[in-house]
Amino acid sequence: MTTNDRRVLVHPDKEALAGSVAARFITKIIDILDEHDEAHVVLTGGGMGGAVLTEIRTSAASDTIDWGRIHFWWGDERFVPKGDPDRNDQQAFDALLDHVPVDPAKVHPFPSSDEIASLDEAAVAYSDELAAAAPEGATHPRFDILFLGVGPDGHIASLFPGHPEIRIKDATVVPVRNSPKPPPERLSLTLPVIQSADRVWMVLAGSDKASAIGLALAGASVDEVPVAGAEGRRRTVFFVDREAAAEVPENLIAPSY
Ligand SMILES: O=C1O[C@H](COP(=O)(O)O)[C@@H](O)[C@H](O)[C@H]1O
Repeated sequence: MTTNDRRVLVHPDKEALAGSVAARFITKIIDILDEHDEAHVVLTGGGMGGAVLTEIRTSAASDTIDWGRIHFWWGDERFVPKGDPDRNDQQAFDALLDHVPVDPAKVHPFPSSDEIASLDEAAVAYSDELAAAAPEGATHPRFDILFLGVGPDGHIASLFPGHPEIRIKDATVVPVRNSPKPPPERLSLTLPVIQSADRVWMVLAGSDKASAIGLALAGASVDEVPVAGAEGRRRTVFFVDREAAAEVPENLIAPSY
């Protein structure tokens, strides 16, 4: 069912969840590329983010995607050197992007700590890159699908509960210092940019995520539970496994997927 247009789709376990999200991505991106010359997809880090990308790569239907017409962006990044296994982009390269015929000019990783002087400059550089790909008058592209992982504390991208970045509305990208989850220095899209995406797809598994999604759907404040503010313009979906769904009210769970 839906809650403020937010759908909750429950899957038996992590493997079924990753496979289902991958299949939906392939179907949806083909539809989007039927309608538009290019698509813009925002990737996430986290355990399920990588699992979904691996499932996309290993799907037989992966060959049916015109990869060279898709722009890939990231919702957040850890400000560490290029190639560091802590980087969300490295996970995506390993799981998918190094294995499919993407157009390198359309892959947009955040700057790494070894290629730019400071975290602040990195935030400005990524804002500029977003602006360069934006339609006239906009600050960033129209994102067709924006993936998000969700931390046990309810964080999305690198917007953490009680931290000032979750309230920033006048920027597309923020530098994040003192992240409660290591590494401490990060870069993140802001909440208004996340909310401007056509589709926000959250993928979360495990009992440690149950309270975050339960609180978000119960109307917790965005400041305390950032995932409560994660909504897309057209569609907002929580793809979850049974353990993560433990605190979702029964009447909000879609009967099948
Ligand atoms: O630090 C991060 O954490 C979240 C969630 O990660 P998970 O392993 O608990 O699923 C992730 O979405 C985000 O992109 C990342 O930088």
